[in-house]
Amino acid sequence: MKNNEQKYAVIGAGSWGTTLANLLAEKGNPVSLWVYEEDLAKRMQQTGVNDVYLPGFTLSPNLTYTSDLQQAVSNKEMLLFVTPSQVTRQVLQQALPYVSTEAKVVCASKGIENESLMLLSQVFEELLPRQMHNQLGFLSGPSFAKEVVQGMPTAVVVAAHELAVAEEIQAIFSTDNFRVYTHDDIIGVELGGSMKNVIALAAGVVDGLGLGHNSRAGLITRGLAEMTRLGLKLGGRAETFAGLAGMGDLVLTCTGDLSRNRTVGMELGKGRTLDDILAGMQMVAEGVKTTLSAYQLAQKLGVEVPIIEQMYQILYQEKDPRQAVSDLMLRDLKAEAVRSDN
Ligand SMILES: NC(=O)C1=CN([C@@H]2O[C@H](COP(=O)(O)OP(=O)(O)OC[C@H]3O[C@@H](n4cnc5c(N)ncnc54)[C@H](O)[C@@H]3O)[C@@H](O)[C@H]2O)C=CC1
Ligand SMILES: O=C(CO)COP(=O)(O)O
Repeated sequence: MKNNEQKYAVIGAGSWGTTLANLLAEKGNPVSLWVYEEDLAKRMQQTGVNDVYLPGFTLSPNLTYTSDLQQAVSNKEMLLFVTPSQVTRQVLQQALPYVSTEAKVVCASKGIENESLMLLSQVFEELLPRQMHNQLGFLSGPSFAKEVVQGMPTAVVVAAHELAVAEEIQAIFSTDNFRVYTHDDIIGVELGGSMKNVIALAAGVVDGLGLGHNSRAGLITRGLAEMTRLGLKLGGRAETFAGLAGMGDLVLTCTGDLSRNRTVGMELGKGRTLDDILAGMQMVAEGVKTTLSAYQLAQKLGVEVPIIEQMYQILYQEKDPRQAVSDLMLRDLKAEAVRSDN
């Protein structure tokens, strides 16, 4: 299959990028998958298996692999970026000179940049020319890669400025087992996907401490209130947080054993240090860095986010997880509300 027949490229061959590239390829599309690690790209070309990030699955023969970004992105109708959020800016910057201005550009990463505290939609809109902003889409929702690659029924959402663009992206990705909904609240969809990772870390801590089902349910619910409050302040809509990219992904990640973020939280709850946990992980637990961004963003905007604040102190100030839980429980008694700062 020749490269010039390829309409689609996927940038990032972690577990999610590989899964989505495979989904497009299984629909009959020749797809170029950009692999950061040169040696992995070569092995994938030979074996059709991503033995680092998605071992055990033989990928579609419609996929080709390259670590040459120019080759991957040139002359494509749709580019899907799925790199860890902290490197997305630099990968996009490198790719940009070769991206067709006609291309639809979709991002499926979940995170908030450190230092700039920008959502990835803001990063894309800063770097892409103005006329391409309406061609952007943001894919999010409850979707463990391992279940999607096995064809388990999954529902996700894609947000874009224009409904017609969201619908085009919906059509590109939908399959019998991968149901894509459209949305117009980019900020809400993105923030839901990013913030749920922080709450999943906290849910893992609670599980690692063995604190039972009541505490986890309470944490998920109050976590959703924090996500919503911050989202409203940034211009998102409350109902978005009740949807797939909000509550849907929050429930999945706070309860599912496949979550890397929840796993990191559990290990913290069991008493391991963050450095020790991360040293043993090849995959990304986005919530670790997003916690820092979310905490700083909330401070800057004057939004009260007690769970995120405790998670920040556990991760970055070596706070004892048990003390963090106790401090949350002993806060001033409140009325249950989402919109006010409590
Ligand atoms: N794995 C999943 O089930 C899902 C992941 N996501 C999101 O997708 C994004 C990517 O995550 P995964 O595919 O899970 O990654 P992963 O954890 O499976 O793999 C890490 C990826 O980062 C790449 N990488 C590391 N350093 C890099 C650098 N300096 N420049 C470019 N690439 C670099 C590696 O090549 C690899 O592709 C994250 O934002 C994640 O939150 C979203 C939905 C589901
Ligand atoms: O975003 C995800 C599922 O929707 C994946 O979650 P983890 O990154 O915690 O594994």
